[in-house]
Amino acid sequence: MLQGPYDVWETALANAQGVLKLGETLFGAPEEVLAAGESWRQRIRSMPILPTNILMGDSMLLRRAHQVLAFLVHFYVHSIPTDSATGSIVVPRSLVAPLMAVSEALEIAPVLTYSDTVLWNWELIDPELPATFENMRFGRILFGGSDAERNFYHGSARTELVGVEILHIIHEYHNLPNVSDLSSVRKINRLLERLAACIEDISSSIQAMREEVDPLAFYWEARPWWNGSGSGPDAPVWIYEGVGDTSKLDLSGPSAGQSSVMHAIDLFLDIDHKLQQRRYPAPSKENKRADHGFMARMRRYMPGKHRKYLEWIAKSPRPLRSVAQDTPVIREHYNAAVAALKKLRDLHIRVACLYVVTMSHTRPPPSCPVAAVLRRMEREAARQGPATGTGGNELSVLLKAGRDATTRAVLRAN
Ligand code: HEM
Repeated sequence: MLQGPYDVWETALANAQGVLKLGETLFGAPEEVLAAGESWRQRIRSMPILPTNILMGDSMLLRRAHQVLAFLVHFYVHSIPTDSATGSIVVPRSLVAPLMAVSEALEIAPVLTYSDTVLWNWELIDPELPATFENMRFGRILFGGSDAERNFYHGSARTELVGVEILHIIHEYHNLPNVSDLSSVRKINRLLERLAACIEDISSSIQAMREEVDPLAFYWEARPWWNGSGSGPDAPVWIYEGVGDTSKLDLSGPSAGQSSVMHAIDLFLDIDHKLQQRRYPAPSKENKRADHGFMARMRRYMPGKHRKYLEWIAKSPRPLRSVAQDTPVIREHYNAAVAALKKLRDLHIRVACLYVVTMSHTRPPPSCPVAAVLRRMEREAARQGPATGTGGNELSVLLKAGRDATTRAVLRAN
């Protein structure tokens, strides 16, 4: 927790969940609910602009400041009753100025990110015991606080912990004395078997989320809080008060596409999301019209240190795929790891389509106020075009392009 002058941020956050509701559910809400929300937002607007120099140099404080401020920004924007939200929403300077400063220090986007909702969003159940998955409580900060929201963070974190083993694998590979003698080749094959097992573990985790995260609550109650600026054709654009040109900022909100673990696997196996290599089978028409910059853009939502690690893998002096290409006994193990990743992406497409595309054709759950339900359904019905993901990309085209780019990494005999 931040202390001293920053208590004012922590207090605003502590009050937010009890007071604020999603703006799109507020149509026809009682006057006192609307007034309580407006009074919370008024207090945010009149907060002092706090200097951040005391936080600089302490990465734990910087992370907490980013997390608290980014949650406050999303609480602020998404609690505004939809009827009063016009084409743009001004995010007040009291949040923007310190958020910009801490984001610059962490080299991360000035908006809610996967780091805020998952990587940094836990606490120890028993502080005396070590940080094992069993001793960690996820979803320390929540928006609506539904089980779907908490379990989504929890399930995503489970996949991140598999990342520890993946980091070891990448490290061990780069520490091998060479990639050609028999002993090293055997080790590479064992590393690739371990990598395939890790990827299967991530698949099992995603599969388990099907049981743990209720799709209706995910779509209607949790996901709207995560939306960033201009997240759909009729969604308002955010203006960061005091920042010259907000449209130049990365403000699309959190996505598991920002998971450094998934990017590390992709880079280690050399998955060509940007379609820069000539590989087989050639990209389909749909693949070609996907957003090829998505994964690269998502890296800007990671802390700078994660991004630098990924850049290091990308510049590996011994690129694994080339090594496998040149060494037939490694090729089969490399292909098995790629096949596991392709399977993961197949499963992920099914899950993401169920949670987003299918749910976009459903009615909100009974917990939503009736009037608000009708309003939102009218809007959904009026909306044209396919379901979109973070930043407004066309969801199924994007995810299938990622899956097909994975398939194209498979090596064939020379
Ligand atoms: C209920 C579970 C999940 C749902 C509904 C879901 C949904 C989505 C959606 C809608 C996208 C499109 C981009 C966006 O909107 O941000 C996406 C992308 C992505 N998600 Fe998930 N996701 C889930 C779980 C996970 C987990 C646990 C991971 C692993 C950390 C993950 C990794 C990714 C990655 C890496 C992308 C970028 C596209 C790709 O690599 O294929 N997702 N997800």
